[in-house]
Amino acid sequence: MGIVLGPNRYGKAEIRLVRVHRDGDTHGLVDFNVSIALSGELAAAHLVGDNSGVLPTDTMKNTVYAFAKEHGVGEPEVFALLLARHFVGSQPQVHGAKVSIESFAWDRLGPHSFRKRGDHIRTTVVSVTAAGTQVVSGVTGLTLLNSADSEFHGFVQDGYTTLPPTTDRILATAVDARWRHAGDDTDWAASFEGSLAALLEAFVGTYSYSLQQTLYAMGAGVLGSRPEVAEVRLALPNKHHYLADLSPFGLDNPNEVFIAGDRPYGLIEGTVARDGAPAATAEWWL
Ligand SMILES: O=c1[nH]c(=O)c2[nH]c(=O)[nH]c2[nH]1
Repeated sequence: MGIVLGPNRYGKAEIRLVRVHRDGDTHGLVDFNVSIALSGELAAAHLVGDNSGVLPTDTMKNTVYAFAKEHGVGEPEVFALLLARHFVGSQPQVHGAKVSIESFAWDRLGPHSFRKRGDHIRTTVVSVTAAGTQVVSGVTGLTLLNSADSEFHGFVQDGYTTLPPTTDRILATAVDARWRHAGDDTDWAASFEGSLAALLEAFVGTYSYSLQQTLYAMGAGVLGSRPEVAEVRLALPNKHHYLADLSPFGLDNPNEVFIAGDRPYGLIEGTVARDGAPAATAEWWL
């Protein structure tokens, strides 16, 4: 039986970039975590130690910082597209580039003072390949909770089922959502803000009989309001809240005191796509 090299890629992971844009006394701040993965005709490095096609990962890191100075840094999608196109365009042996960016938001406190937002992280994954350019935007760690309008009953009962059906529970999750754009040119800031707003509106506005139902509503909400988005994928951990049993203390507990569970947690994952949307040109699930 022969041994063959399978799919491979390489790059620099988690390049931490902070860019200050100086406009007189008023500064702008961009805070990114950039990861790069290149693929192409790179078998010789693995098979015979021939590095003649290997752009060092150190060079990739340097390119990020140099581009940040030369081009400035605005929307993460734009910066990721710039980098991905650069690597594919400048290195003939490189046929594919995947640039992923986590973008950390800082809220302004003053002209040159900022406070890091402890909330969700904005994400971007740009893939430039022979099949095309694909832009995926997203959000991770967006923690949401509904203290009403959530029920869960009517589920399968087998010999191991102990979960009581409920018509009133807490529904909480930390949203990990990605959405694939149909094209590679849009108003990225408006698209992100609009998609985020649609996710929140669906979470708040859906009377939920399961997190699965809420997931679909959130995906459909993005597709319904953002024509530039072709497909939405969501991973929603069910952050269980267990009703505390206060009966030993002679106290009733009409859904007021909960134990916040840690693990295990339910994990609900799904894709919501627009009928007839262009196919993905690169793998992009989480
Ligand atoms: O919204 C839910 N979906 C499930 O599939 C499930 N399973 C479970 O135990 N609790 C829940 N909640």
